[in-house]
Amino acid sequence: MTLFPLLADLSGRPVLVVGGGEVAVRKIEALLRAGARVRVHARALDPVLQGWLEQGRLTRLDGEFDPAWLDGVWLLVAATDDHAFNARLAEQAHARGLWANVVDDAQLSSVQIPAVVDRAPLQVAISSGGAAPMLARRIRERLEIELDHSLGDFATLFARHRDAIRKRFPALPQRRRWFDRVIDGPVSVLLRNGRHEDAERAFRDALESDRDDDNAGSVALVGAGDGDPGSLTLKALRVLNQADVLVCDPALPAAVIDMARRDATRLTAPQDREALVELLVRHAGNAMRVAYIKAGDAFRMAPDSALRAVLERRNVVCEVIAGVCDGPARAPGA
Ligand SMILES: C[C@@]1(CC(=O)O)C2=NC(=C\c3[nH]c(c(CCC(=O)O)c3CC(=O)O)Cc3[nH]c(c(CC(=O)O)c3CCC(=O)O)/C=C3\N/C(=C\2)[C@@H](CCC(=O)O)[C@]3(C)CC(=O)O)/[C@H]1CCC(=O)O
Ligand SMILES: NC(=O)c1ccc[n+]([C@@H]2O[C@H](COP(=O)([O-])OP(=O)(O)OC[C@H]3O[C@@H](n4cnc5c(N)ncnc54)[C@H](O)[C@@H]3O)[C@@H](O)[C@H]2O)c1
Repeated sequence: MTLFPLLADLSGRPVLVVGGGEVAVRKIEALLRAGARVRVHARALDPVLQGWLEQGRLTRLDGEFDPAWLDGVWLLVAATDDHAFNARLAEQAHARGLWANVVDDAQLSSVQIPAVVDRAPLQVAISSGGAAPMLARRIRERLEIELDHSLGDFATLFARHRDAIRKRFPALPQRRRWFDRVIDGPVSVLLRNGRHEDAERAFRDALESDRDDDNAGSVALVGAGDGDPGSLTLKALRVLNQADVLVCDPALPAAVIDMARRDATRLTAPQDREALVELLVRHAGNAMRVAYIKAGDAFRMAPDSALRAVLERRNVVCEVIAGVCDGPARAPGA
C-alpha cells in the first residue's frame, strides 16, 4: 500500500491522544508545536505531560473512556501499550470518519506520523510507511546534518516578498530562473551568518536587478582545523559540499579536500596575496560559490583575518567559518 503524503493544519483544532507514556509525549510535543488543542486520556501521565497539564498546555479527560470524547475531534492518536484497546479506539474513530494514528500498528493507522526535519516553515517529512520507523529516523539524522537552520528564515523571506516577486517576474519560466539564481546566491550566506538586514538588502537587490547583470557569487573562508577531516565543522562541511570552486591552501591535507563536492573546480591558492584576492573576486563575480580552505583557524587570526574585509570592500559577500584545532596536528598530505 502506498500512503498519500499530506500536511495537516491542526492549529486550534482538537486532537484526542489516548495514552500518556513516552511515545505519547513525542506525539503530543509535535501536535502542540503545530498548535493543536490536545486532550489526553491516560491511566497514568508521564511527568513531562503532567508538567504541560499544569501549565495549561493540554487538558485531561478522566474516568472510563467515553466514545463521546471523539465528538468534534479531528484526529485520534491511540498511544497506549494495550494493543487491543488501541485497535478498538481506531475502529471507533474510523466509524465516525475520523483519522486515527495507532502507535503500535501501522496497518490500523489511517494516518502515520513521519520523522521530521523541522526548519519551519520548511519541513522535510520522511516515511517508511511503517516498514522501518528506525530507518526513517536515521535518514532524518542525516538530513539534520545537511540542512542549515537558517533555511526557515530563507523560506520566510521568499514568503514576505511573494507578491513583489510575482509582479516583477509574471512569467513562470522567468520566475523559476530567478528563484534558482537567488537560492544559489549570497542571500543564504548572509542568513546563515545572522546578517538579516544585509540578507534583506541583497534579496531586494536581486529582485530589482536585471537578470543578466546579476552575477553575485560568494566566498567562504573555511578554517579546516587540525587536518583531521573529522574535525571539520558542520558549517565547513556544508560549504565544501556546495562550493563550485575550491581554492586550497597548498599545505592542506588531501583527506580534507576529499570531503568536498566531487565536481567542484579545484585550484591551488596562489602564494601572492594580490593574485589570491583577484582569483577569489573573479570567481565570485562569475556567480560562483567559492570556498578558500586553509588549515587551522586561519581566517580568525592575523594575517588572514584581514581577508574578509578586503573582499567585502570589493563587494563580495563573504563568510568566515571557524576551524577546530583540538585534535592532534596532522602532517600535510596525510
Ligand atoms: C518516525 C517516528 C515519528 C514519531 O514518532 O514522531 C515514528 N516512530 C519513531 C521512532 C520509533 N519507533 C519505534 C522505535 C523503536 C523503539 C524500541 O524498539 O524501543 C523508535 C525509536 C525511538 O523511539 O527512538 C518502534 C515502532 N514504531 C511503530 C511500531 C509499531 C509497528 O511497527 O507496528 C514500533 C514497534 C514497537 C515494538 O516493536 O514494540 C510504529 C510507528 N512509528 C511511526 C513513526 C509510524 C511509522 C512511520 C514510518 O514508518 O515512517 C508508526 C506506524 C505509527 C506512528 O507512530 O505514527 C519516530 C522517529 C522520530 C525521529 O527520531 O525522527
Ligand atoms: N509509534 C512509535 O513511534 C513507537 C515507538 C516505540 C514504541 N511504540 C509502541 O507504542 C506503545 C506505547 O509505548 P510507550 O513507551 O509510550 O508505553 P508506556 O508504557 O510508557 O505508556 C503507556 C501509556 O498507556 C496508558 N494506558 C495503558 N492502557 C490504558 C487504558 N486502557 N486506558 C488509558 N490509558 C492506558 C498508560 O497509563 C501509559 O500512560 C507500545 O506498545 C510500544 O511498543 C511505538
